[in-house]
Amino acid sequence: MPHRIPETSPLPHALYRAEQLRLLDRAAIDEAGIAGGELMERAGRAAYRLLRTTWPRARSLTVLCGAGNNAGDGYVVARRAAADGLAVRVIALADPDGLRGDALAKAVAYRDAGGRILSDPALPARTDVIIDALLGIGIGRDVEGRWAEVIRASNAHQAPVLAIDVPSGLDADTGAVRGTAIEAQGTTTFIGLKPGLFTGAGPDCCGRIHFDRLDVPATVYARTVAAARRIDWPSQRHLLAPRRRTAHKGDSGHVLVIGGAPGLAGAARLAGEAALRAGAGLVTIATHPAHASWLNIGRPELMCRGVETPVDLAPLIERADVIALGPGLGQDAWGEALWRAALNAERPLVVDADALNRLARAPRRSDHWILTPHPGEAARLLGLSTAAVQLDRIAAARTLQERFGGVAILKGAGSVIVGPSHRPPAICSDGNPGLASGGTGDALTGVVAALLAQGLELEEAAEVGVCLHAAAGDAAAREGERGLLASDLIAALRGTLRSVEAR
Ligand SMILES: NC(=O)C1=CN([C@@H]2O[C@H](COP(=O)(O)OP(=O)(O)OC[C@H]3O[C@@H](n4cnc5c(N)ncnc54)[C@H](O)[C@@H]3O)[C@@H](O)[C@H]2O)[C@@H](O)CC1
Ligand SMILES: [K+]
Repeated sequence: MPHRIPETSPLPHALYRAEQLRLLDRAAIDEAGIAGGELMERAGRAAYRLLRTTWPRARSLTVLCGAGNNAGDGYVVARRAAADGLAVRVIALADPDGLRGDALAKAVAYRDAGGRILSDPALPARTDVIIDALLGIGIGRDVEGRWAEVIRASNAHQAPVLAIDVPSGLDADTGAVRGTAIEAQGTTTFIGLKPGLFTGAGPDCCGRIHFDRLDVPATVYARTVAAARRIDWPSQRHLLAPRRRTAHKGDSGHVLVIGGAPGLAGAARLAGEAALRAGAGLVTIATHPAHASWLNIGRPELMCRGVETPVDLAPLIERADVIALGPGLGQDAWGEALWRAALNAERPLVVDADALNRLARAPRRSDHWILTPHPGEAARLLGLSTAAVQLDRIAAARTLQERFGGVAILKGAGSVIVGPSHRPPAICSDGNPGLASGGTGDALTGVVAALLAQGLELEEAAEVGVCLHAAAGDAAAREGERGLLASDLIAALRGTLRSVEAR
């Protein structure tokens, strides 16, 4: 049975919080004159159509309905499916007679058409598809009891799950799992995209995302500033200009990577190589003398200098346009001295890895750096647990930016970028789990540094860099996610960048 949710036309970029979506719903009803029941009918119809195109041979359907308007969408799906002759089982975790407004009307319409509503939460052993209409943007507390059991049973069931609007249990604003959440094969989401679909646990819960605006006119959106922006490589690459025919290496900047304590040389090498592949004109690695003589073997385009002390570093800083500080810097005195020297250099900095750990111990602010923590490093910087960071990644990135200045990139699925401008936070929707391997973070540091060196502003370099890195990871993952190495991603940067030249 084909079970790929078809791609929608490119997903929009605006991301709205639940409270904003309620206002948009309201405006669609009051200003655009679309009755609430009609919106719900459109939502259910869109979900049902997606179900039929994705699983055309499905004959039986289990629809899980909750207590709010999300359930209303589910009752529309159930009614339409039953009318088409599918065997429909509706499991209602909330008494349908206790529903209100449009949702009640849709439950009644389903029942009036001869549909049965069961209160026994046990899922049938055999069903072709499960529709999740338990909770949408109205989740108000953690899921527990029977609700949690049904969600767990759905996740364990062999049948695919199509989530309506938001996978139940997922917080649409943050991407946090509220107790337990549906892990769907696909999510069809309405009126506006939500940040929580793209970050935190969102990518695990949503499966493929399908968007339907329900024909709400553009005027309805005009007054609402999105809470966050979904970014991807196709929407970012225009910020990189094709090279002039007369370009020389000096035009593309000189990146200095500082890192590579004994045993950690690979991190600096990966950052340096990524900087080259992301188009830096020149890359020098300032590293521990123990391995400076062999660090560029196989990549002679990299310049390598052994540095013992900050005195050795000074002339290298002098020649650099941008510093990538931290890959493999280590925790000992050697790294400490270089860290201090780099902080005093008047150059834009990309700060990663051990440099972030030093920053956590001795906090300070700068307007000239991009911090690239993963959730563990962010937790140390913020004095929180990693779990707390992951519960609200957008808030964590925002706090990092406020506290440390510059631009914060919170890495991990759905990387979040917050800069000093008043633009809404950006969330990158490219990338794949193949990126979860050692060295890909070093590669990001190199990519972002290379973009700074090529003249992008701090915030642009962070956003373009995250998307370029993720898209290169996606290109590399076409040969498989598991076993994808940072080197594979680095090799794919050049092909990904070709789309800039092809314009
Ligand atoms: N006109 C509209 O407002 C439209 C709404 N739509 C749908 O309506 C949804 C939003 O509807 P609602 O605001 O009614 O919210 P939901 O349907 O998401 O859920 C709210 C209900 O669930 C209960 N609840 C919250 N957390 C719970 C938990 N952890 N365990 C058990 N019960 C819990 C609440 O008490 C409330 O009764 C959207 O996600 C979308 O699916 C669509 O039909 C499009 C139009
Ligand atoms: K749902």
